[in-house]
Amino acid sequence: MLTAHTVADVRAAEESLAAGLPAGELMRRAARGLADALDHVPAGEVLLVLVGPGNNGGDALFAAAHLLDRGVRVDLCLLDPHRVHGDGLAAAVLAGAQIVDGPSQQRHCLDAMFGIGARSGLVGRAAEWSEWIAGTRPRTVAVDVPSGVDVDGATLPATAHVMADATVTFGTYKNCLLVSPAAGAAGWADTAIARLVDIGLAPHLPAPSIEAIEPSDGHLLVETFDWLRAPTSHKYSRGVVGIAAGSSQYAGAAHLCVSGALTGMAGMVRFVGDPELSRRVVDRAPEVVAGTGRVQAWVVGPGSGDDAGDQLATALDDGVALVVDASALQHLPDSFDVPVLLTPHAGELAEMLDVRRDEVEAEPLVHVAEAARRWRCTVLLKGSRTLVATPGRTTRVNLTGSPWLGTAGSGDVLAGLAGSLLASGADPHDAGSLAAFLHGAASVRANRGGPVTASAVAEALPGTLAAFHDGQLGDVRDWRG
Ligand SMILES: NC(=O)C1=CN([C@@H]2O[C@H](COP(=O)(O)OP(=O)(O)OC[C@H]3O[C@@H](n4cnc5c(N)ncnc54)[C@H](OP(=O)(O)O)[C@@H]3O)[C@@H](O)[C@H]2O)[C@@H](O)CC1
Ligand SMILES: Nc1ncnc2c1ncn2[C@@H]1O[C@H](COP(=O)(O)OP(=O)(O)O)[C@@H](O)[C@H]1O
Repeated sequence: MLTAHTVADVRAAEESLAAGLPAGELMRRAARGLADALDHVPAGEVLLVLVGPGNNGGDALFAAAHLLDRGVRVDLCLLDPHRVHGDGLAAAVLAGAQIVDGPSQQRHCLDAMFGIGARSGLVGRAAEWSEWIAGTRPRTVAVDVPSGVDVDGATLPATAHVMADATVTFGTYKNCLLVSPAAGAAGWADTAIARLVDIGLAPHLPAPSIEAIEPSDGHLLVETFDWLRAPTSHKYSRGVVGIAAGSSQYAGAAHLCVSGALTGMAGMVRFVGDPELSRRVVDRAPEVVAGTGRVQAWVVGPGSGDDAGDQLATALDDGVALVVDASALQHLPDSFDVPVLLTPHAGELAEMLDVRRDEVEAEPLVHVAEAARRWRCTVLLKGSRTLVATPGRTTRVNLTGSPWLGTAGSGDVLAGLAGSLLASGADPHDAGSLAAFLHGAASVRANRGGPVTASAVAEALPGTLAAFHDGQLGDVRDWRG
């Protein structure tokens, strides 16, 4: 798992680590790692360093000294010449850095104005410099976090903030580097995820504030699904998922939801719907069993019509786990006594919470947690960085996929896949986060760097599952759009 921690936890861990090290050692490690990560700046090129008043500026100044030794030329802009890391400035100037009044034509920039000591929002010269970056577009690397974003809340301020091309962070990820909308300011260049410099912090860190499944986490499958270790497993021990989806208006949703469920882990897929739709589903997918019967989990809502409320009530009567999606989300009871995974997008979550969609998009962490608390269940908020929140569990963010996944019907595939994982033995938190991970990964494998259809995502799921299981998934993030 890739993990992020809050500012308070990072500070406490740094204090504990620093207590056993010579003075200044942590900053030396951070600066060395930062300089190594700036290998795209060639010798002879000018790097503009925007230097803030705290240790974030200090990291950059010591890194600048390393870069000068490598032949890079360095211009320093000091936010406040009276408040600057003294030893760092001395090291950079001794190595040959020039102090300049403000940015001009530099093509490479290091944003070291503020790190985890930042308050959200830039004003004055810091705001002007962030506007220079936005207007001039030098290749900009942020140090630890992009200056001006809300580090723990992962929100963007109404006032200015830096938009970086990439971020180099220290010790552990911070929430703002993984979660939208702040993650967008940390940069999409290269791998889209900030580069992490190991400064020896890990043994001093507590439980994370955010976590993300990684391609190397295939062991989760065996840990989550007991039957994978049992050669004697059969279709009923693998679980049956029931699908109540589609309508005359959205017949395709039934097919797509079923295709997501079929390529998942369940031993059998049941479809419940009107006779004509059931016939068409079975025509396309002969392994589907139509009609009511015993299931281990239900998926209710994708493409459902006016009967979404009745379908949900019927599924709830069954007393098994369920995934509630799309129009069924508007018929939720006050609480559940079965394991439940709700899968809204921002617009649906806004309606559930009676707020505006832009409020959910501005503060997704707050809203997904509020819904999880209110319904005391797992809520998967779909988006470019899908979130999965459950009371008492660490919130997960999904880092696989690409913007091409935002295509009609892909949510129906996701709901079916999540239902099959739920039926097959995962709890809603694992089912939701594994489904989002596999769904995103399948979209990249289906057509890396290009468009995908929801059907193509479903078709890529079995191969994706196998590769994940075998530790062969590789890079399944594609944020170039
Ligand atoms: N601790 C360690 O051992 C290690 C730490 N490391 C590095 O240290 C960084 C944290 O350093 P830091 O604590 O000095 O805070 P930093 O982010 O540089 O700035 C705080 C200053 O900025 C000011 N300020 C903030 N926001 C503002 C705003 N919006 N607009 C205007 N001013 C604003 C704030 O002002 P004040 O609130 O005091 O008024 C304060 O003066 C961390 O991110 C990492 O890079 C690494 O070396 C590894 C070892
Ligand atoms: N910009 C994006 N980047 C990555 N994934 C995205 C993006 N936009 C949407 N998605 C994903 O695409 C899917 C869309 O689901 P949904 O909105 O329910 O669509 P539909 O109702 O058409 O099936 C979700 O899994 C969501 O996380």
